[in-house]
Amino acid sequence: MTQRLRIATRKSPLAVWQAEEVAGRLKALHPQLEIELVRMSTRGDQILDSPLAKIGGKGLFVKELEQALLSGEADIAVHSMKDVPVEFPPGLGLPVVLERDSPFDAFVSNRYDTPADMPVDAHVGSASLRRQAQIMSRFPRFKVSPLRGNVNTRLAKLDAGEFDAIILAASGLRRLGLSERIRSVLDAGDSLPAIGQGALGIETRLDDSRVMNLVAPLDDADTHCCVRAERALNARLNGGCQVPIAGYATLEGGRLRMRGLVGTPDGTRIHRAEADGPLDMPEALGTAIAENLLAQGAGEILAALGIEQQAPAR
Ligand SMILES: NCc1[nH]cc(CCC(=O)O)c1CC(=O)O
Repeated sequence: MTQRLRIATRKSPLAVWQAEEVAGRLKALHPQLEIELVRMSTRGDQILDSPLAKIGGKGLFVKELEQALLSGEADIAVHSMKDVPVEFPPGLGLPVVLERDSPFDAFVSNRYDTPADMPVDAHVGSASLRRQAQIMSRFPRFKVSPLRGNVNTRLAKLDAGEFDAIILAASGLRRLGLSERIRSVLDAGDSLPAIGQGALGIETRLDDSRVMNLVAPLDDADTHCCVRAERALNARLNGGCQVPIAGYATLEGGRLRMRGLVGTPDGTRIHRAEADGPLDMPEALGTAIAENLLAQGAGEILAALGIEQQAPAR
């Protein structure tokens, strides 16, 4: 009997590329598998006129896909890990994290090679409070304005002259064949990435062992471990991708090393923490980074943005 697998995906070109990438890898592993893409629109795709931070709510880009899994309209959902909330609806889980692409942010401009080359009052487009906080902390006189829409829409606004530069994920540009638009890559010191940035994940029904077995070989244990540490930071801070929180873990010499950051959107306050820990306790490392940031006062920044905090553990 031929086996079928339906992949739920958002309709944006980047999301479709990502779903097709997973489909291609599954097809290579299971040549007999018939794979179908189920293209869906999410609330995050529909509401384009207000900043994401204002719309609020986590999982703006994943909820409809999760509903399709629960109703049986699709078997797996492919997500950018950056967009996936730390908690899943009952019955769903994320057993697979694929090998990470570049986790870094890219500086994109038609006139300048780096942020430092721009005039002191340059105009930058980004809807990410995380990117805004970090660039404003280095260049306090820059003006940052919201910029939403899919990657091509954002590039079109740059090309129309609305901004001197914009900041996008390097991985998204590469996936769309737009690497030549990257003027420079912002390293972890200049723009610490979002939790999960550059990694793809596969969400499934936890009780569907047929599907679980089909997708399991796509998991990359190293990336999965790093992303677990990063997501523990978000879990402890009650954050999502719409808040000025950054977290990036790597494997170094058989240990996990992680950096975290919380900042005010205007960049006047930035708290940083860095630590390492054993590979078998990634969540403990992410939680420790979160506690360190809270002890520095990060809770105040998040509370001012409407993100409630539990008291720091003693
Ligand atoms: N918030 C949208 C989004 N979600 C994931 C990516 C990039 C791909 C990735 O992080 O894997 C992007 C675009 C961007 O931030 O420029």
